Amino acid sequence: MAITDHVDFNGFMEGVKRRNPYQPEFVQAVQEVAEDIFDFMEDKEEYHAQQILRRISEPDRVVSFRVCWEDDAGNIRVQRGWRVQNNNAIGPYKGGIRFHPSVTESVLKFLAFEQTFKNALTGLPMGGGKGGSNFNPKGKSVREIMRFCQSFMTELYRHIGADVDVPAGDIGVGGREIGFMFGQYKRITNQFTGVLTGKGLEYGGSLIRPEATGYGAVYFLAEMLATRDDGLVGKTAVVSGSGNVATHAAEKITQLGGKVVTLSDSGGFIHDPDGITQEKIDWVKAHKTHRRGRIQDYCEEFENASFHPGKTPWGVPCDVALPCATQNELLGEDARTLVANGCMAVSEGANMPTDLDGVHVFKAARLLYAPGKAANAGGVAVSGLEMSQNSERRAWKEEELQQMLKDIMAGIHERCMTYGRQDGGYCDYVKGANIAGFKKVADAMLAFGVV
Ligand SMILES: NC(=O)C1=CN([C@@H]2O[C@H](COP(=O)(O)OP(=O)(O)OC[C@H]3O[C@@H](n4cnc5c(N)ncnc54)[C@H](OP(=O)(O)O)[C@@H]3O)[C@@H](O)[C@H]2O)C=CC1
Ligand SMILES: O=C(O)CCC(=O)C(=O)O
Repeated sequence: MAITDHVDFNGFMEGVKRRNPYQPEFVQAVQEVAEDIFDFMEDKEEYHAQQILRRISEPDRVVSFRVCWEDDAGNIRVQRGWRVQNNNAIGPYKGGIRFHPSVTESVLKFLAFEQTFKNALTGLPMGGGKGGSNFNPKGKSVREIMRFCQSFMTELYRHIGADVDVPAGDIGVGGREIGFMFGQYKRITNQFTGVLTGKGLEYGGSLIRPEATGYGAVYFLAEMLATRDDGLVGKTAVVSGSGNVATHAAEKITQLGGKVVTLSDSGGFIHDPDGITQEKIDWVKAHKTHRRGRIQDYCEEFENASFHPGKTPWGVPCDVALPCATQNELLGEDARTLVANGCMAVSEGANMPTDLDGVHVFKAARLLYAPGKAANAGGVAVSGLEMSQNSERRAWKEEELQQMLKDIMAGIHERCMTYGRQDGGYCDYVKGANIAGFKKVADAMLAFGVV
């Protein structure tokens, strides 16, 4: 009898758990994909025979390294860094770098796994990877952050390259950190190449990259609403997070006529029933990015707003919800509350913000529910466009890039519809995204034989 891990879903998942002990986030991400792929593979003998799902759920490699740096008081500090190169079947590894104390190998393996399908969905030639460190940038001076970034790149540089692996930002890594890392790469290698994206405009960055993830998640939401002949005008939106993705999602919702009433950070959420206008969003951006402040300070600035310490915003009644902070921030109970309060659509700006229970609740309620790997792909898509511009040694105009982002998000929506459309016209976007992403990568892997 042929050896196959694909006898049944339970057998496959037992194997994933056995091979990845103490890696709950990675197991969760694989399960969410496998739940859909097993049905899809039912009559596709070649995928089974070639063990494609088994191979796709094993990263190509995981590089782990020591990062030493000196703090302002002269103490030597030691952190752990990783780069997970998950799959390069359709292009160079591509995906962000996260600096946060919660970073573990499991978190980066889940992110790199998701990134592989997300990047395939964009239609651009990018494989999947993710990296990061358990370094906590909060409370560090700019000099300490610079020294950490330089030390991180002093090891990372040997594993990346414009045609090998192209990192970018993620939680805790924005334009400033990319600048420090790009400068160190250039110094070590003496090469100016498009080895990182999210760069500053002065040295090869792309217009609209900072906005792209949040804007893209809202474009995807608008596509979903349009399937019900609806739009964002007059809709009340609950958004979590207050970083890059959350603030730009809030901005685009506001531009399209919706009213955002919440934002959050790891300390809790603020509720502003008057609506978080563009002026207030600009204040939040400056407060979080330049002043490195806390979201609760919003209430001292804007009357009628309230702060809810230690809580997530999912209990606030809304028409649409956008989780834009971090993984597993929206649990089954929260999903049930959103459904009970009449929420009609959820678009995930963050990666895997909804736990498996919550995913099942949204699917059962037939909500318009877009998983992160589809909804937040606008960021990496514009990163892909940054790579193209770097290769061409030119910079495209903002209008061109805005149009390309919109087209890419519409294309992702279409791909999800192709594989996710159910009886009665409902689209299971999770299924659609998983199958469309999987199929592209799997077919490329089949073409290479057993490698
Ligand atoms: N940047 C990008 O282009 C892309 C990002 N994403 C995903 O979007 C999400 C947000 O990323 P981004 O906006 O770039 O990151 P930022 O670092 O800019 O902001 C992160 C936000 O999430 C909050 N947060 C982080 N961890 C937690 C936690 N454990 N509990 C509650 N709140 C938390 C932060 O609060 P605090 O300030 O208190 O830490 C902050 O408000 C992540 O899931 C990321 O992977 C997805 C695609 C692309
Ligand atoms: O732009 C990129 O390469 C990274 C984006 C990212 O990390 C993500 O999509 O989660």
